[in-house]
Amino acid sequence: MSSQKDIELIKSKIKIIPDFPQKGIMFQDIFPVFKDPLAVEALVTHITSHILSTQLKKVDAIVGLDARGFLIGPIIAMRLGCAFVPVRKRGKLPGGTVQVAYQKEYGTDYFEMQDDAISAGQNVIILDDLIATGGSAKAAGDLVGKMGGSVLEYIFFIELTFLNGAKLLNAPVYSLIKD
Ligand SMILES: O=P(O)(O)OC[C@H]1O[C@H](OP(=O)(O)OP(=O)(O)O)[C@H](O)[C@@H]1O
Ligand SMILES: Nc1ncnc2[nH]cnc12
Repeated sequence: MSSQKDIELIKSKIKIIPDFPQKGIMFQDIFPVFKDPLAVEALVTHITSHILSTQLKKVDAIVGLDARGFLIGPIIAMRLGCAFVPVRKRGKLPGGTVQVAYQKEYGTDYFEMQDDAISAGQNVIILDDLIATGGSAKAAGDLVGKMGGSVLEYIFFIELTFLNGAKLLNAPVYSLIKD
C-alpha cells in the first residue's frame, strides 16, 4: 500500500467526538484504528519506514508516553530491533525513578521514567498518539535529557497544529495527520 493510502486508511478510522471530556474539546479517538488489523499494520509500517528512511543515527529506544503511546511503541521498537521504554504518570513505576513536573489544563502533573530506562549518550525517539499543547511531549523530552539521552525526533499520529505544541519541542517533529 502506498504511504498516502496508509494515511487515508488510518485517518478514516479516527473518530471525532465533540465536547469530550469537556465542552469545546473535539476529542480524537484513535482506538477504532485498533479494531482493524490492516490499519494497525499501516500505522506501524508507515512509522517504521519513516524512521528507517530518515534517521542517520542508530535509534537506541522508542520512548512511549502513558497511555496511548504504549499501543504501538513496543511493536515499532521490535521492528527496529531496539528497546521500548515507558514514560508513566506519577506513582506507577516501581524502583528508582526520575521525575519532571509539567503543566496540564488544570494545574501541575508529573511524568516519571525508571532511572535505568536509558543510559547517558543514548539516542531515542519519543512517540505518542497526539500532540495538543505539547506539554506532555516536552516533559518527556526533559526527562530524557535529565537522564543524559538525546531526542532524535518526536513522532505523533495526530498533530493539532492550531495549538502550536511542536514549537515547544527542541527536536524535529513528524506527524502523520495534521489537523
Ligand atoms: O500536548 P498535550 O496538551 O500535552 O496533550 C497531549 C497528551 O494528551 C493525551 O494524553 P492524556 O494526558 O489525556 O492521557 P492518556 O493517554 O492516558 O489518555 C495524549 O495522549 C497526549 O499524551
Ligand atoms: N483533542 C484531543 N483528542 C484526543 N486526545 C487529546 N489530548 C489532548 N487533546 C486531545
